[in-house]
Amino acid sequence: MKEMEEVGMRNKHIFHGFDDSEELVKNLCVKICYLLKKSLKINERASIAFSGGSTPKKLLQKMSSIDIEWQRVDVTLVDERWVDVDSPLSNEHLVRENFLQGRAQKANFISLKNEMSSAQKGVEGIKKRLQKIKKLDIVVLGMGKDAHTASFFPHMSELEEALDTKDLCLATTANVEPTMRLTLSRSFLLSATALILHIEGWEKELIFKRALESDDYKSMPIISMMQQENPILEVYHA
Ligand SMILES: O=C1O[C@H](COP(=O)(O)O)[C@@H](O)[C@H](O)[C@H]1O
Repeated sequence: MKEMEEVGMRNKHIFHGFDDSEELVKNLCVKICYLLKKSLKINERASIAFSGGSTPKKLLQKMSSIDIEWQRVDVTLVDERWVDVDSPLSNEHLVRENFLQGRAQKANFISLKNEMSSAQKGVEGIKKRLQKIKKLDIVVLGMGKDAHTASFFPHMSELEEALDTKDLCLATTANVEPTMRLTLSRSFLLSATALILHIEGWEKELIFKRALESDDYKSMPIISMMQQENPILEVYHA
């Protein structure tokens, strides 16, 4: 295993580099497991928010077999695409198929989707559900090749609101399909004790390196999660 650590340039981060996806998943799983167990020692419940998209599939599968007290863990998503939860495009679908199986099916999953016809109409109901989580222990972010993270998309009209609001979540509009989104707000994401960014492939590494040297968070919303020291962004890359 090659694990490389480097501490951030202009925007803040800690970088963990791995030779391949398997090594990354193994190490990230150990880290998440350690953090959840640590939280469960001092709190009644622990919490984690996973990302959707294609990258987290293997991580979710590995996490599902971890032996911890899942019945004491609240699990949610960083963001959701406002589509039917049975759709293969749904982030909840990904979590149900790959994580809420085996040992992890005992976890309490908090869905970011309800029966309302739009994310805009559904958002108040989702806020109420999320209030059960007092504070997030772990957030695992992803990043698209357009440098979006969660559902903070480049130049979207709700970007400033997503970055400034004290609300737990909001409806946003992606510039790719499916466009209707529900995302946790920056302030809720930054309430996490551990903030992790999981990215794979050389293209995303290049994009991340560009983000390190830039202040243009409107073009590269990932930057909005790299400007604080607490929690510092820990990047897992293979
Ligand atoms: O749309 C989304 O995309 C990002 C990145 O996904 P990936 O397929 O490039 O891994 C993801 O982090 C986010 O949760 C999701 O809604």
